[in-house]
Amino acid sequence: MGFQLSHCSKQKKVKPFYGPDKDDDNGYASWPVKHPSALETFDSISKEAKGKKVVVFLDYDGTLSPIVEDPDKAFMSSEMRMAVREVAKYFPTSIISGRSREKVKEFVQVTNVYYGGSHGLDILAPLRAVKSFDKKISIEVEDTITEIQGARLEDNKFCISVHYRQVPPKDHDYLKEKVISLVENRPEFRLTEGKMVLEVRPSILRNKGDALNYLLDTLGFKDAKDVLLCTSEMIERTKMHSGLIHFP
Ligand SMILES: O=P(O)(O)OC[C@H]1O[C@H](O[C@H]2O[C@H](CO)[C@@H](O)[C@H](O)[C@H]2O)[C@H](O)[C@@H](O)[C@@H]1O
Repeated sequence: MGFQLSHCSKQKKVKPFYGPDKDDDNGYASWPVKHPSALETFDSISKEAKGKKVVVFLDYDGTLSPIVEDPDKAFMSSEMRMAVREVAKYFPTSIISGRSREKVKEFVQVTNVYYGGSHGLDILAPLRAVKSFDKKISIEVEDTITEIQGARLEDNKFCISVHYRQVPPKDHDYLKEKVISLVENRPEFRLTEGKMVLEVRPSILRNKGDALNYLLDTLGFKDAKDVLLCTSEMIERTKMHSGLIHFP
């Protein structure tokens, strides 16, 4: 987890956010250098936090749970659960995930946090603009990937994920081509890529960064000058970079 001051006059003191680098695989190697872990820079965070309201935003997969082969088994440890519960006692805490809000809530099982699902499309009440996600695309994707060994579809309610972690590497490009071909001429959808996952989302422009702003507003911190934002890595990344796949 990194940290960042929000709308704040002291912004120059804090490391700016950088999008992923071109020089390595999505910038993963150089990321920790530019965004030191909150645990390793605890003293400077404590200093920054003096006199401010701390607001925490976290991802689920890869942050609160380890990345595992089977997305249905990405369980959180009880130590992590206790830690989240404890943090949320003191600071308003939100968990924003690409998964459905119900599923992430079921995994986390903590009541004193705010949940945002489907990459922020579903925060407590779904956005009116996204009445429903056209399930026809799920059926088409499912039918298309069924022949690809190890490929699986996860229904996240307002978006879908096509997992290829368990697909033999030789078939990755084939799978991507197939999914791209289903989405590329349909302006109602957009395609993003995560960790061994393709995500078909409605084309409405909303991501975890928007969800963060919405929750800040809901919490009454929209124009506050004295907020220290503590966010996890994927939320920082999506504030700037959506992982959007551009069609050729
Ligand atoms: O943006 P996120 O909230 O991080 O959601 C991205 C995807 O996260 C989950 O998949 C990832 O974790 C799985 C379990 O560890 C792993 O098997 C998979 O390879 C990762 O991509 C989630 O299952 C997806 O629906 C999200 O799209």
